[in-house]
Amino acid sequence: MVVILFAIGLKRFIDRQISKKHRSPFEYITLSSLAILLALIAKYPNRAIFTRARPDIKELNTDGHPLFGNMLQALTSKENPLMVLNRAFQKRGDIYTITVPYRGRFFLVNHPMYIEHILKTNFNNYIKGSVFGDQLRDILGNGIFVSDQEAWRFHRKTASNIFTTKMYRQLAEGAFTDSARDLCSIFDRAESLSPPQPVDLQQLFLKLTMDAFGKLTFGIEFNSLLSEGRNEFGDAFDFLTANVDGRILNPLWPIVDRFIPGKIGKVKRAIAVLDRYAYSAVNKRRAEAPSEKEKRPRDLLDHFINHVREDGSVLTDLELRDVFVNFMIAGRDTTALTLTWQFYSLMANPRILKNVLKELDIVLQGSERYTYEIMMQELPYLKAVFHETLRLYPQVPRNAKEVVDDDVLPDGTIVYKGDSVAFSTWAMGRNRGVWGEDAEVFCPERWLADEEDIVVKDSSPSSTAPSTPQQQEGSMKGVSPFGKFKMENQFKFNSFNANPRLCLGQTFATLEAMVTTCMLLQKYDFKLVPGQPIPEPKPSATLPMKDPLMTITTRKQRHQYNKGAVPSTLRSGVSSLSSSYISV
Ligand code: HEM
Repeated sequence: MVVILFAIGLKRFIDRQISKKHRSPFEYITLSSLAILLALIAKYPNRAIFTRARPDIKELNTDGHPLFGNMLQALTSKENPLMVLNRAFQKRGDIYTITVPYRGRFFLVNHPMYIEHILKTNFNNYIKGSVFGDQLRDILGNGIFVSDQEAWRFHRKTASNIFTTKMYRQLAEGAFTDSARDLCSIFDRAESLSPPQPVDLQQLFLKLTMDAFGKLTFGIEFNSLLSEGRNEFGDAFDFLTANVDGRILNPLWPIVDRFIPGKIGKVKRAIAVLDRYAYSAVNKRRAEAPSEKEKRPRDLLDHFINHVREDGSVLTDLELRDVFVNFMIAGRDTTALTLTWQFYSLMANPRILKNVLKELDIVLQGSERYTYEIMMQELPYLKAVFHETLRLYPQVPRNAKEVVDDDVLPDGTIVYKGDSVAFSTWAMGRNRGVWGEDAEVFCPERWLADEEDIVVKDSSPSSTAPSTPQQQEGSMKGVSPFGKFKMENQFKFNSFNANPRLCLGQTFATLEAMVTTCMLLQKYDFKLVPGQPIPEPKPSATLPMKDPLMTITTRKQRHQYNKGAVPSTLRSGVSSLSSSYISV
């Protein structure tokens, strides 16, 4: 209708102009603008302005509007972008392209061979660049997530100093066990109310990982888990990560964020909250007395604050602020949201939950031996559940790289300098061509080694590992009856990205999630509050659930905490749970 009215108006205007002998300057300007617009429309009839025509890959192109390309379709869609992407891949195959003004041409790919090419084989040619940087610079500054080349290498090298096996050993039975215990005290409180109250697992897991990560890496005591209500730092983070989603295919986001009612000032205020926490941690650390420093282990902030560059300079407060924000986003959201989807998946799949409980009973035998070695090596089924959760609910569900120089993708498609190659770990986890016909089914068994694998690997006479799941059952006390965990190729399972930009916190996150899950499942029964909708992801840079995950937690009779036990963070000098733990 609008187009018809516009065409009628345009025709009248042109007729009038043709019959006129003299024109005003305004009419001259209007006429020439119109001529330019028509010429541009003729040049870019179905793609974004200033993008290159690609007749050579006609079958991969997605027709869009003149000049705007596919931007309007993306911005006006009410559907979650992840569902749209998934459907598009199912319809179009493992590669197709779209165009967006200012951002250029995107190649959307959905197969491990492309991932290997851009994340490893030709790594230097696929950078974060402006695709990522522009949208995130105001939040992440120049931190590890938005940096490339030398700047990235510096962040990665400095940060990797803290991710050591020694640290993991301490964390497993120390900080991670303590924070899981704090969560138990909240479940107990909710259950002791009359009537017992459900808890929102998503909010609680976010508080748990924020408290643990803040304390361990920057010495910040958020104590959010033990405080009622929401937390301003967490809320600011949640708002910013959700807001980033709206920026991805919208080159007008700076205007939207600054001038659209309802948005004005919100981004600025949320960033100010992050800044306040960051600078306060940095100032506190700079003012710390040497004697205090000696009393505690070196953390992430120490490594960055003490770094001296070749020219003798040290990191500024602004640079340290960027370190803080980048690592908090890595350490808080990802693990917490994986735990949330994992607990949902367990509650929705009683058979799988039963298997996990069986494994915990056999391996841990009611104890709290949450050691690094047991978590990483002796609980294959639980580890499989964690990885299956990440396969279907990856915490960085979409990613994109900018092409530095013209290149050829593994299927022969040419990409040009300035194009972007984007992939969705969410969609790839659901790709039947990659994961099989049951790709969309939550099935931890796909992560367990086949019997033949186990026999081959463990055939040495000295091996204490079981030969087959059947042989183990009942015969090897303390050994999981589920055989061995088998890690997938990192390009097929890229929920932790891949080398050389493999997630630095992979082991950290796996350990934290497993310790927390072990303790909670040993002590509580979990049930979804009846009538809850099936959880959907909320559009965001990570993968939160749209609605709270309301859950009824009930203390198991076999393992009974001393009701009213003081949470570990408030107890002084009580390092072992034994004082508040009664077996009945
Ligand atoms: C289940 C939990 C986690 C998942 C699924 C996850 C996933 C990822 C992914 C996909 C990337 C690549 C993102 C990109 O392209 O920039 C990444 C990078 C990174 N992650 Fe994680 N992560 C998790 C937990 C953590 C934790 C707990 C930490 C910190 C202790 C951490 C630290 C990092 C860092 C520093 C990078 C940047 C690596 C680089 O660019 O070289 N992650 N992570």
